[in-house]
Amino acid sequence: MDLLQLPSELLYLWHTYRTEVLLSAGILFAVVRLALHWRTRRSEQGLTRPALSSIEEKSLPALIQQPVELDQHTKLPSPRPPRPKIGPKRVTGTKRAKDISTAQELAIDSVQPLIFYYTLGGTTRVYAEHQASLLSSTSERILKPEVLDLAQIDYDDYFISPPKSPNANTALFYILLVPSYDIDTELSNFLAHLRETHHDFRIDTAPLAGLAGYAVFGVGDSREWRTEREGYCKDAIDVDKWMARLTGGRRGFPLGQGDTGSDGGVKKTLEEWTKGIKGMISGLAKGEGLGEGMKGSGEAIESEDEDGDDEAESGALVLENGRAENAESVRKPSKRSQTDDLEDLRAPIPVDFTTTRPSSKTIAPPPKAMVPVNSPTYNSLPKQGYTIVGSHSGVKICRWTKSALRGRGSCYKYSFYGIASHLCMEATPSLSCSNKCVFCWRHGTNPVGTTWRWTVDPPDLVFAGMKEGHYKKIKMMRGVPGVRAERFAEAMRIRHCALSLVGEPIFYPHINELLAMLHSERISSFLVCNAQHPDQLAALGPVTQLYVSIDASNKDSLRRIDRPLHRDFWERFLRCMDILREKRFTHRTVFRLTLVKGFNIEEEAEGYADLVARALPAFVEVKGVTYCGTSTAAGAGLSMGNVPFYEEVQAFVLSLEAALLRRGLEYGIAAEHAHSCCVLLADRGRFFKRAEGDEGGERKWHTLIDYAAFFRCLESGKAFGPEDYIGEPTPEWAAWGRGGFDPRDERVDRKGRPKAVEVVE
Ligand SMILES: Cc1cc2nc3c(=O)[nH]c(=O)nc-3n(C[C@H](O)[C@H](O)[C@H](O)COP(=O)(O)O)c2cc1C
Ligand code: SF4
Repeated sequence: MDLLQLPSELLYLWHTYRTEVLLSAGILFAVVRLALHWRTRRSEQGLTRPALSSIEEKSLPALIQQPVELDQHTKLPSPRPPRPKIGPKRVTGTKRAKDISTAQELAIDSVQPLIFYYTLGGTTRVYAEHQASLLSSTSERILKPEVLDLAQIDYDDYFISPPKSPNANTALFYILLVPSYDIDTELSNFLAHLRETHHDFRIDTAPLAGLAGYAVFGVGDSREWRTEREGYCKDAIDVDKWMARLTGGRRGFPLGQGDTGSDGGVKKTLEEWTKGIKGMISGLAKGEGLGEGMKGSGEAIESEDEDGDDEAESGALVLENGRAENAESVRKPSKRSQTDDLEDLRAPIPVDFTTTRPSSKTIAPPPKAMVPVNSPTYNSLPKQGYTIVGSHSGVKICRWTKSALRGRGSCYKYSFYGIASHLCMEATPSLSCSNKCVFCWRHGTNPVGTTWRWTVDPPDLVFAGMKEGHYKKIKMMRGVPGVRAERFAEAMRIRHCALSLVGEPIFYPHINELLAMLHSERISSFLVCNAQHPDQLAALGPVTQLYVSIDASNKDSLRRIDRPLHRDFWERFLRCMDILREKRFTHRTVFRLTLVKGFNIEEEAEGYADLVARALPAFVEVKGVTYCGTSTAAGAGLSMGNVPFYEEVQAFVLSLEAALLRRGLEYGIAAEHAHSCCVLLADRGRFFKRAEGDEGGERKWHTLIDYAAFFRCLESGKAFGPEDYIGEPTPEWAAWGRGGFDPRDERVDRKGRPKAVEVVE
């Protein structure tokens, strides 16, 4: 083909394929246009957020919630309206406890610190007060700290829900100063309360989430408890964990630990720690909240992480005080994945019916000695003059025994009941008690507990050990100047046993056998119990005289003064009153009132009269407290100022007698022993009488005991009552107003110089 033919050829091709060409060009144009349009849109969209997938959406709040430092002039950007979500709503994560909301935190303008402490020896109270003074001077936003003794407060007022703060914008911050003890103390009770509250299905899982926060400082001794595994600061660690759960993780500051065994001592560490607390509380008072993201600073999930112990609790290795032994060996099961959703939850929850994990009830820890050899208690008791018998009993000779050996007078029991002190053994079969009375001489180190869970020594071992210990101490008096030979010889035959030394004798599971052993050797018995063990009281067999300590006339006062371990202490106390009323025909029952000025005297006579009306004891012994001058007493807030003068005791007794008369109860003042600051009221109908066979004679008080008659009654095997062994009339010198000192003895002052017998008119 030559070149002249090309145009006609092209024309021919055009006419043949023009339709296809035009169509293809149109399609190509459309494709290019579309491509250009799409590219433009994409570049525009790159400047804004892409539409969210449901997964991406979940991570976004975390970004948005990053704390932003704002000054007051900064305007918050108005939030973008939420995009409608596509697809089913997926719920993940765990339920958050109700807590102080961020809005509330911002509204806080002041913080009220509450410093809780517990103490046996008194030192932690001093630290608490010191810390309060360190926090006091800070700023207007931090209110004056309140210092609260855990042994004095009602846990329900503070640890089920927070108390009301002084005003709406004031938040409460709890600081807990917690020493540790390897014995049962009220702290065990407090820990049990926290644990029970956490597990109580009627109470929110985080009932204390309304607090601004909390912090715990532990006090321990690393010389003896070297590591946390060995028990160093263990009680504080437990308190911290429970508080994390109860507050939904509002730990404001890490657990502090003060070591009494370290060079700098506890004070220095506490001061450092308090500096940190101060800064943190200041932040709270400015509405800064606890902050986020810092370990231990506020997310409830953190305390969930600590729930491993719950598993240990339900496992086999739980001790009665709620602590898990060897908790590491009890692993928690793996948690549900954080991505579990509601749909997953519709499936039946798999339950392993084959589980063989024994419950805490099936494997109890083996019982331990109440006072283990080389424990602090074991080491401290002999220093206080006690002889430890076996693993839970003790004996000690009292100052009146020594005094009587030297002819310098016996105690009030001689004046009231005819017991010569040099013939008396003072002992206890249980050094443990369920109270922690402010005036107790136990120096704060003796074990306490609500139930007997120690090894039990047989009664014959206890009895033999008591006698041996007593005689050994009497023999040591042999060379003491002034000891009268005839009294020393008499003292080598025990005639009476006062089961009242320390602890709670009725707690001993073989108390009836022990009493029977005493009686079989013609040793009379006085038993003093604390009105906390009604079942044991009801089951108690014969005893020459049965005492119940009545340390207060009402619930609040009893809590304050006896600091009982039982939560139902008042119900137990009242039940004991009713049991005593029933026993009044079989036992010589006595109320022992120990008066402590500022605690249980003022305006309580009416309350005591009501209790007498309820129990109808044969006698009411009223005694002023003896100040033992220990740090425990000081720790409990007791000083010489709390010891009433004898005139005050006398005035109280008169008002009690009047209150009883107003109730139609004929009790009268039968005897006194001014030297012991002690006065005896007795039931006039039973013990103010004429001498046997002297129908026309004068009525007299008959408070002495006919011990021979008591043993005759016992040995007869027949039922008998207090009226069957009433002794001679109460001596004249012991009558009201005569002082109660036997004129045959020599009265001396503290330095042994002769002293005139005072007669109190
Ligand atoms: C009977 C007794 C038991 C103790 N047990 C422990 C213990 O298990 N772990 C510990 O770290 N410290 C223990 N300690 C040391 C006390 O926690 C420490 O001395 C504390 O300062 C006592 O405080 P307080 O004087 O306020 O009672 C114990 C002390 C005593 C007297
Ligand atoms: S009754 Fe008590 S105070 Fe009196 S001598 Fe006996 S142990 Fe001592």
